Amino acid sequence: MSSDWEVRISNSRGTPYFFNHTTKQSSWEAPAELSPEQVQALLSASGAPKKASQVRASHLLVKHNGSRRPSSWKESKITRSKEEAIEILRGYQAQIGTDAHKFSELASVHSDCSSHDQGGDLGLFGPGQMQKPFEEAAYGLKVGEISDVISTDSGVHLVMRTA
Ligand SMILES: Cn1nc(-c2ccccc2)cc1C(=O)N[C@H](Cc1nc2ccccc2[nH]1)C(=O)O
Repeated sequence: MSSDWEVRISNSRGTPYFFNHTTKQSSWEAPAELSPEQVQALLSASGAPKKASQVRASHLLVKHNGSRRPSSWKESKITRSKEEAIEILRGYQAQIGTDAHKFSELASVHSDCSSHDQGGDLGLFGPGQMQKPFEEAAYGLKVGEISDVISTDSGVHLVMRTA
């Protein structure tokens, strides 16, 4: 019965799992017999931390000669060093401050990501979809906040969380 299930927190992983106290079954995934509302109620009752399922973010990317794909809509062969890329990005960071409109304006002109033509907007994404440093930066921001310079295999970025 669905009422036999409870959520416990794994000691080793620190993450929630589902335990049936009648059958003694356990599962990392929510049992199919539970409705989304029942799953949410069990998770809330367990005190498991809520992670936003998806976030939306924009970014301004400056690639360098060590980038995974050292070319972009602007330059067919990007040869600047990572240090030079950071210096360039710091210049944009100083112009942007905390101004979201300025962020999108500069991203549309200067970002080496193909999302430049959307003002750097990447749309909604969930855990596991973006490179880890980018995901951690985006999830660590409040809506409207702009990150400091972060680095991924693609280059160096400023990230702005928008939802
Ligand atoms: C992840 N992604 N979304 C778009 C995108 C989204 C909306 C509209 C147009 C393009 C482009 C990309 C992408 O990977 N672009 C790469 C550069 C890049 N690398 C990233 C790593 C993390 C997040 C965004 C990133 N963008 C490229 O153009 O070489």
